[in-house]
Parts: sequence; structure tokens; C-alpha cells
Amino acid sequence: MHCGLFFFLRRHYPGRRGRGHSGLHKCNSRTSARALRRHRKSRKEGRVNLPALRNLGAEEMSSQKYDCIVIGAGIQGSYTAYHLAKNNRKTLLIEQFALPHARGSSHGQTRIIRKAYEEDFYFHMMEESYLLWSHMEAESGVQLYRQTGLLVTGPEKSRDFQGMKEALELNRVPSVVLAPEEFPQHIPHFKLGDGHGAVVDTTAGVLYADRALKAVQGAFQKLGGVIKDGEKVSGITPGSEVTVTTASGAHKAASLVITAGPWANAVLSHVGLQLPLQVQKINVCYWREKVPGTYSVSRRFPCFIQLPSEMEKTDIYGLPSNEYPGLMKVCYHAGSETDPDQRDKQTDRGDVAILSSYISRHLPGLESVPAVVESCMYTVTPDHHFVLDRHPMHSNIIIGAGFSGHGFKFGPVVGKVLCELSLGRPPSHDLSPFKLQRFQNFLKSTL
Ligand SMILES: Cc1cc2nc3c(=O)[nH]c(=O)nc-3n(C[C@H](O)[C@H](O)[C@H](O)COP(=O)(O)OP(=O)(O)OC[C@H]3O[C@@H](n4cnc5c(N)ncnc54)[C@H](O)[C@@H]3O)c2cc1C
Ligand SMILES: O=C(O)[C@@H]1CCCCN1
Repeated sequence: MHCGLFFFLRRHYPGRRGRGHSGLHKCNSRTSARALRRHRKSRKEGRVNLPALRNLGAEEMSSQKYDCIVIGAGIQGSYTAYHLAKNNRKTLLIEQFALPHARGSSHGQTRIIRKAYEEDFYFHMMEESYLLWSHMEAESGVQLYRQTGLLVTGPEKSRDFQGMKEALELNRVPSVVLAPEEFPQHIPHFKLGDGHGAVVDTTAGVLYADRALKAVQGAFQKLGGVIKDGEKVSGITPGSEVTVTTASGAHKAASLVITAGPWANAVLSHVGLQLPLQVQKINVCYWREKVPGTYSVSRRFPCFIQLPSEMEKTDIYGLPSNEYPGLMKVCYHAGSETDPDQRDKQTDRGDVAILSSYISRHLPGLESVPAVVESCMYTVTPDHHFVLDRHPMHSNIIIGAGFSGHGFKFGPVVGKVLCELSLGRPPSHDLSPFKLQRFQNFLKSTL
């Protein structure tokens, strides 16, 4: 994949000089007293004086001081905010869109959860994540996970397949290797590729994503956390106290966590940082079952990941039919580059053609034309690993980004470690694979 992107640090922040900001946080007491008088007068006269109201908002908000502000109420930001509140920190979660919304990466009904990872660090994080998801189920009283198992299939001799099989074994993940002759009786209506191996991670399943996001945000609010949605962050002034500016005013906190998903670089530009991230629009395709129920969750059809092969160079994955009756989700694990604010202008459907061909060959019980196509976005790093780190120059600014199309299942643990970084505590997982430092080769100074 080509990432013509870069990472740079700026020594000076325009915000420090008061440029590039609305200047609202600089509003002094005399101007705000005047604004207050103007506003009261207008109210008496039945007029709505918008500039006065805006100034008033700024004054009120700048007096609100938080322990931590989290930018972005996707799964990572919401879980971070939840952990902060659980640690008795006065926390503000800011979201640019009115919640719930479908314009980032965390919407939609389902995601895969699995322990099947080649890398040990992900496996260890997933062990804790499962536990924390079950705590959230108990806390919210909502079912968030359904076990279905996950079929991993691909060229038997490929490094990817062997790596996955060995990792499952090494980490003692309950799993079953299926020989080609016994495969159809275990997983009917799925044609295994010639020379392809099959292994099932039986711990895997489906996370109910929309429900999960709502549950986490609800739990955060129950702990006293504040969510301000429909408020886009337009400026950040770093310092021992960080000021975050939105159209309605300025918010201050001792620390800041940035979890802005596809908008990570837009938000990070306010703190002089650009990461090598590529935003991709994903066509989320649902395919109609010829006989309703063939691939349904209630018949215990598993999720699957088809590893790259001669025919398909990128992973293809599927989830049993569940959210839309009679439709099974099967998608391509890559998309075309997009600007997150112009997502719907990206209309490339090359992946749909690849999926149609795959479905005709491997999933004969599905019609090979998609019945529903929705949109979602990946924010992809060059190595497909996450970014979980501190800002190199401002240790009270924490960054969670680049979840590369596989971050949802990690939400509870990502939130926990971002919270730990923000509190200055040692993180409970090895974060060395997620350091900004690894992008040094992309480093470009603007000086
Ligand atoms: C089609 C698809 C399938 C996937 N499948 C899986 C899967 O099976 N399993 C899995 O584990 N993961 C999966 N993922 C990945 C997973 O969904 C993402 O990694 C995860 O949702 C990323 O969450 P996030 O919080 O980083 O980003 P987001 O959900 O995008 O949240 C970022 C938020 O920040 C807000 N924001 C941005 N800029 C500002 C600003 N200036 N001011 C205020 N708010 C702002 C945005 O509006 C957004 O709400 C999939 C993703 C997609 C798209
Ligand atoms: O995170 C996951 O488990 C899946 C794997 C397939 C591609 C989409 N994400």
C-alpha cells in the first residue's frame, strides 16, 4: 500500500501566539462583563444577540476546568474517557458530530472479536480485553458479545497461515484445525480453496458495536463524565494546562487525549504533529442468502478471515448473517484513500468486484451481487499497528490513532492504557510496538 504521508514536528505552535484560534479563551473579565450586560439587555428586549451569547459561552466554559479532555467519541475515546472517570478524574469527552453518528469508524452493528493474532502483544491485550468487555456487559446489563468462533483460512503453506496456526497453539487459544475432508461437515456452505488450510479460534465471535459504544458512553456518564457532542475541536494550546477550543468556547484540562480516528492528523496539526496515516473508505457489503438462514448466527455459522492468496491479495472477511435478516456481511480488508470530510465522494467499487468473484467461488449460498453497501473508514499506519503514545514534546498530550481496521475489539484495553499514560502511570501492556518513534523515517522537519 502506498502511504505518501509523513510525520513532522513543528517547534512553534501558531496557537501559542494566539493565531489560528478563535481567541475566546483570551476574553478578559471586562469584555465578558460587557458581553453579559449586552446579553441581559437583549434578553429583556426579546432579541437574541448571537455574538454576545458566544462570548458568554466562552466565559462560562473557560471557568470549567477538567482533569482530562478526550477528543473523539469513537470506541477508543469513549473507553478512555470511561477509564478516566472510573479513576475519579473529572473528564470531558468532546465529539464533533451529534451522537450517535455513522461518519467515523466505530458505527455499524457488528465487529469481529478474536484472540487469533500472530503477534503476542495483541494476544495479551486481547486476553484482558475479553475480560473488560464482560465487565462492561455486567455494568451496562447489555449483551455485547456473541461467541461464534472464527474460521481462519488461507494457503496452507503460506507464512500468514502457518504463523496464525502456530500462534494459536503457542498461546493455547482454544482452537480446532480442520482437515479438508472433515471441513464440510463442520462448516457447510463454505468451499475451502484448493490447498487451503483451516483453523477455528473458538473463543472468537461478534461484538455488537453500536450497542457497545452506547453502553460505554452511558457508563462514562453514569460515573459523572461529561459528553459534549456536536462540538468540533478547532484549536489546541499545549502547556501544563491544555486549552481546547471549539466553536462554543474553550475548555481547559491538565491533560488531553486525542482519539480522533480518521481525523487524527487534522486534530494533531494543532499540536504540530503529522503521522503517516492513510484514511481509506471501506465498502461494507451485505450479501443475500439464497436460502434465508444458511449463514445465520443462530445456526452457529462462524466469522471468517480469508488470508491473502494468489487470487485475492488482501484479506477478505465475513460475519454470520445477523443484523439484517437474510444478509451476510462479507468485506474486503482495504479500501481507496479518502478525505474523511469527503468520504461519500470516494465511489471506487473495485473491491466489490473482487468480493463478488470470491463469493461465487467460496460462498455458494449467497447471491453474488451485494444487497446493501454501507460506508466506514479505516485509518491505516504503514505497519498496520496502532499508535499509543505521548506527544514527543508535550507529555500531557496522549495519542491513540491508526487502528488500521482492527481496533474495535481492543477498545477496553486501548482505553485503559491511554488512561494510564494520561495519569502518568506505567501502562499495563507493552506499548513498544505502538510508539511514534517507529515512524522516524517519515520524519520531516518544517524548520
Ligand atoms: C468496515 C470496518 C470493519 C471493521 N471491522 C473490525 C472488526 O471486525 N474488529 C475490530 O476489532 N475492528 C474492526 N474495525 C476497526 C474499528 O472499527 C476501528 O479501529 C475503531 O472503530 C476505531 O475507533 P476510533 O475511536 O479510533 O475512531 P472513530 O470511531 O472514528 O472515532 C473518532 C471520533 O473522533 C471524532 N472527531 C474527529 N475530529 C474531531 C474534532 N476535531 N473534534 C471533535 N471530535 C472529533 C470523530 O467524529 C469520531 O467520532 C473495522 C472498521 C471498519 C471501518
Ligand atoms: O479486526 C478484525 O478482527 C477484522 C479482521 C478482518 C478485517 C477487519 N477487521
